[in-house]
Amino acid sequence: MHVLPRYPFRRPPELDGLSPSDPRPVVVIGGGLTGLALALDLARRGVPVLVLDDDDTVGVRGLASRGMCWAQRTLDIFERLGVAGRITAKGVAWNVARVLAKDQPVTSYTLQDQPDLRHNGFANLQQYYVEQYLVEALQAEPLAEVRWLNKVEGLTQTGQGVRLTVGTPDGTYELDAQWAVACDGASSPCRAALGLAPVVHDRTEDRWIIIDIMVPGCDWAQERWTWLDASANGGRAVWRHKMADDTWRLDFQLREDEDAVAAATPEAMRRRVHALFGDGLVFEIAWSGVWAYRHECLADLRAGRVLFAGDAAHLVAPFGARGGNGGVQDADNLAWKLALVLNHGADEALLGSYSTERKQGAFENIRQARRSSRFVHPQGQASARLWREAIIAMAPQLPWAARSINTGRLSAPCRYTGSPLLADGADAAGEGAALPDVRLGPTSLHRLLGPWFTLLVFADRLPRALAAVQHPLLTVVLLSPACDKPARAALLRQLGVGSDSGECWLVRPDQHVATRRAHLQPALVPALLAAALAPVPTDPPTTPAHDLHATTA
Ligand SMILES: O=C(O)CCc1cccc(O)c1
Repeated sequence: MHVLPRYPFRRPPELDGLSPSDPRPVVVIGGGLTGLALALDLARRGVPVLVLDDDDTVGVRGLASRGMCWAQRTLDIFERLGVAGRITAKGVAWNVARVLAKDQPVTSYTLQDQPDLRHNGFANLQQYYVEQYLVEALQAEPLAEVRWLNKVEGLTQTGQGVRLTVGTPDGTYELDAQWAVACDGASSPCRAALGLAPVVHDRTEDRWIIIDIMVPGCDWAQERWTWLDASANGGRAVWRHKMADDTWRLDFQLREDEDAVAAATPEAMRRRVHALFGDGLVFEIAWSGVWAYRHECLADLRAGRVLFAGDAAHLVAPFGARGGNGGVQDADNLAWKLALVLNHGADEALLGSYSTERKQGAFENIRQARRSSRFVHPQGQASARLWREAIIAMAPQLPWAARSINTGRLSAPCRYTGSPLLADGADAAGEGAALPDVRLGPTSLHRLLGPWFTLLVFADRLPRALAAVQHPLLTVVLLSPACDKPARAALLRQLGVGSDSGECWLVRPDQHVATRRAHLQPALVPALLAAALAPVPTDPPTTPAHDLHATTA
């Protein structure tokens, strides 16, 4: 069995009165997936960052691994952060999902079978591996420091920043920061310290037990399987995913009246696994844990000089693997904004757009997970149950019925249509959306992007006036030279634009499209950049939209 790394405690200089006179630019509280991704992004963007973690390892002791299913967008972000290669090499790639109902195969579908894209489908890997790779990447960053066994015990806003009280095995010290980012998980002590509580959008009795099992040499398909109404699980659902190290993630839905403690005993877990796969299966239990269906989000992801990210900001049930992937997208959204505020004179109002955009992402995740949950487990809703029965019965014959089977719509990036950085709203197709990493011969679209904003010009020649546009945060990229015939076709398929169309796209540092124009007057570029940096007031939604037809796709 894999052994988690242990990181040493080093006595912080503050304990010996050697605190720096200036506040630290950013302190990240919590060295989990979101906090580590954020710290790495900040350091690579030139921001000194300190991560405080109350533990001395990744995951949670005992090989805990909640997140494990990394979406294409997340892999694109990890690519930018330099860790995607390790994740895909160790992880298990998959893009087929199969559904059984009452033990019979009903449908299967193939996700994102798009050779045009650099990362395809999903990569499954235990979260502790991803975190370990992020830690190792951070160790190579001169601007980053991770302090293990440093627990934030107090947090107060000081007006110009945040004062933290940090407990360590050697004693307690105080630390000032210009900005603190709380990535301290679903029960976020930082949230509590500021008297904040998330808004609860859904909470039901639906509970599931995760049983991660190691089955050496097992030849089950490298696919996502969902059993609906599985007889081996008392007529309830089960998911199966393959992860690294011959380990399989099994999620079993519990009966409403089931005692979760009794279900988590080794004997009960083994009985469950044997019931589904037969008594002959030889396996070891690597980890187990119970989760409950809960959807929450803070009203504002910014409170003064404290920002919230990952599960501390919003919580979504695992349907569609939207939790961990959402946390990485938070980091991706926040890092460039903090870096521009701290190092490049951007107005701190830019950080308000972090809250609006990522709340939109959280609400989209909640809406999708809610729909899936209602399909998988319609509870008391008679009409939803009838609809589900009909859909399942028709699915083997009717493709539209098969498509309506919703066992979890898998994580996809949010298009920031409600963004205050889109001055005129998302007018043109693609505005607000994440740019996919299209393969362009030996390179790819994302590799051509600059570190901050990029003006992508889809043309053979750069108009002279555009060539003269100079801005310290802007890279102008002429696309055509990077495109042979197949690359031109791929761009058209993926973006709906030809490499010689003359269109100009302004792409943000997080690869989301800020503006798309058929023809761009060079004189407008500074104004477009200014708009992408200065939020205009909008009315953000306060609840995830409710779906009348919750069981449909
Ligand atoms: O396949 C799905 O829809 C969810 C997979 C998943 C993701 C994260 C945790 C977990 O237990 C299952």
